[in-house]
Amino acid sequence: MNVYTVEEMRERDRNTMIQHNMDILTLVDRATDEILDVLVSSICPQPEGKQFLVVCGKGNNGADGLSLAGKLKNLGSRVVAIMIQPQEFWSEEVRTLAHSLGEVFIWDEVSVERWDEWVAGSRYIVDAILGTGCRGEMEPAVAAAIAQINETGLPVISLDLPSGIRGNNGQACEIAIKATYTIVVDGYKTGNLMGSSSVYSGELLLTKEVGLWTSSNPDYKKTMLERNQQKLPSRSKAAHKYDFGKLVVIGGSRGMEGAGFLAAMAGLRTGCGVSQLLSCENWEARKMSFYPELMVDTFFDHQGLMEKLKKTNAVVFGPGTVYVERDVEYVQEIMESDIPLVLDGGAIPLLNDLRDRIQLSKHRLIVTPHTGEMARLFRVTSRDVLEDPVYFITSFLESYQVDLVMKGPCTVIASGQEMFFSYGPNSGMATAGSGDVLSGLIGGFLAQGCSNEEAMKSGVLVHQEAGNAARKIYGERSMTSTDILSNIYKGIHGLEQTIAEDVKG
Ligand SMILES: NC(=O)C1=CN([C@@H]2O[C@H](COP(=O)(O)OP(=O)(O)OC[C@H]3O[C@@H](n4cnc5c(N)ncnc54)[C@H](O)[C@@H]3O)[C@@H](O)[C@H]2O)[C@@H](O)CC1
Ligand SMILES: Nc1ncnc2c1ncn2[C@@H]1O[C@H](COP(=O)(O)OP(=O)(O)O)[C@@H](O)[C@H]1O
Ligand SMILES: [K+]
Repeated sequence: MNVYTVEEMRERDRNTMIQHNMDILTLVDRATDEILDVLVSSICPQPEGKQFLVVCGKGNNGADGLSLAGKLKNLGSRVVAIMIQPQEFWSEEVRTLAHSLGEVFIWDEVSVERWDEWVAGSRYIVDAILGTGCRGEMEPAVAAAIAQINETGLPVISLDLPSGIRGNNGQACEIAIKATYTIVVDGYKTGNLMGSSSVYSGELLLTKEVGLWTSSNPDYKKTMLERNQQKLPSRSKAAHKYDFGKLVVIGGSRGMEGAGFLAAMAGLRTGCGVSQLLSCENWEARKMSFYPELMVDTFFDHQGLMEKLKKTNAVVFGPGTVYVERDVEYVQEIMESDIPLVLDGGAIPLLNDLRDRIQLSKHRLIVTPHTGEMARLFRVTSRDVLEDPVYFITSFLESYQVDLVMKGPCTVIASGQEMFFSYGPNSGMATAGSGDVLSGLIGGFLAQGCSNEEAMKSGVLVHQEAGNAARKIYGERSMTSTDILSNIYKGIHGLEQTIAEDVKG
């Protein structure tokens, strides 16, 4: 499943029209065939006799609304179509579709009584006011319509994007539609997945492809992260623990010991043979270990560190550390020793000091910032990153030449010329230590010999599914990182099951 920016969508529309000699009305017609298909198969199996209140804007999103209204009418639904803007502002396509629909009302001319009567008689509202074309300040008439729709309490079906959500970053305007379903046309827009889109979109439903031109060589290929693309490291029944690799987590400084333990334990739960927590502070680590299956130790200098990293297959540096300049040399040394390395938490700011040394590493580094950590590296604010996430992801790849896992409600894995989007909003994951579990998972897969890409993908998928399982038991409010940790097995089962089904099927 592909993901596109608004600019890429426009390019697709334009090239489809030029290369396939198609006009907008044909594109809209194809899109609404597929929208209707989703509506009937996933939302309203029997639309006959039911009333739909379809509220449309003057652009192509509105054209989608009017075209869908016509098709619902043909199926025997009752349709009330309302245009927000008066006729003189309508596009040519909107004009044609409105004409063939027959009766179309104008927002400003609708009395309160009439609106209330329509709302009372309708089963659904279709929101076709704004799609990817939403920009700038909200026009007052549009804002008023959105507020009124949100107040009705009826299920709202948004076409492509909830009106008022920006197509590239998912940020909400001053006001935006609170949809029950969003039917996304021919590929997710980055704005369907990022920012606060998850607060407004309701259930995301994707149409089949509508036959738009697609670049065979985009700058960055963007797709959804899918379970069935994954394979897990193989296991022999006759194996020795070192056959499954040793992970070392360097972290857990005084006062943040738990972060180190969570990461090391998450690594072990992926199936790696040995996991050790190393701290560069002289604390009584051994006495503190919450988990008897972990090895725990300290080191005080380079020699001590490299001695302890013998027979190590992957290192996660940073869960529960704070930035200390001295760590640059430790990280450098690990990079030069060719051990696959994940930089997380307190080690992320070291990247700016390591920039010239990154080429020394045989393995590409994996770095796992949340948007705040990413912003600090670029000396901008989190808000800047959220405003244009795709730009910052590509800048990150180009500036640092590393592999990236940018964490958030939609986590983005970026490597080389590809990005994989993992959309799984769950406020229960926004809890202390949840990121430490993720970096431990990635480290655990790396220690078993997975490539960076496999380790990042499996780590993110298992983390999300473990979080969903923890949510089922404890709910989003009460779940903690320990609960994510203890549900990792469900995430792993999920992947194993998908792989088994793929092999069978
Ligand atoms: N590939 C497809 O399947 C196609 C889908 N289309 C649909 O068309 C949408 C994009 O169409 P458009 O580019 O015409 O854009 P929209 O229909 O989303 O909105 C553009 C119109 O809204 C106005 N507008 C923009 N920001 C506003 C604001 N803040 N307040 C009030 N009015 C505002 C603009 O002046 C413009 O007239 C897509 O989201 C999709 O729904 C079309 O692109 C046709 C092809
Ligand atoms: N609202 C959310 N929905 C889904 N996942 C989330 C959400 N908020 C945070 N996460 C996930 O939880 C983890 C939090 O990581 P991080 O911020 O580093 O936490 P910590 O530093 O406490 O370990 C990341 O994997 C992120 O993707
Ligand atoms: K919309």
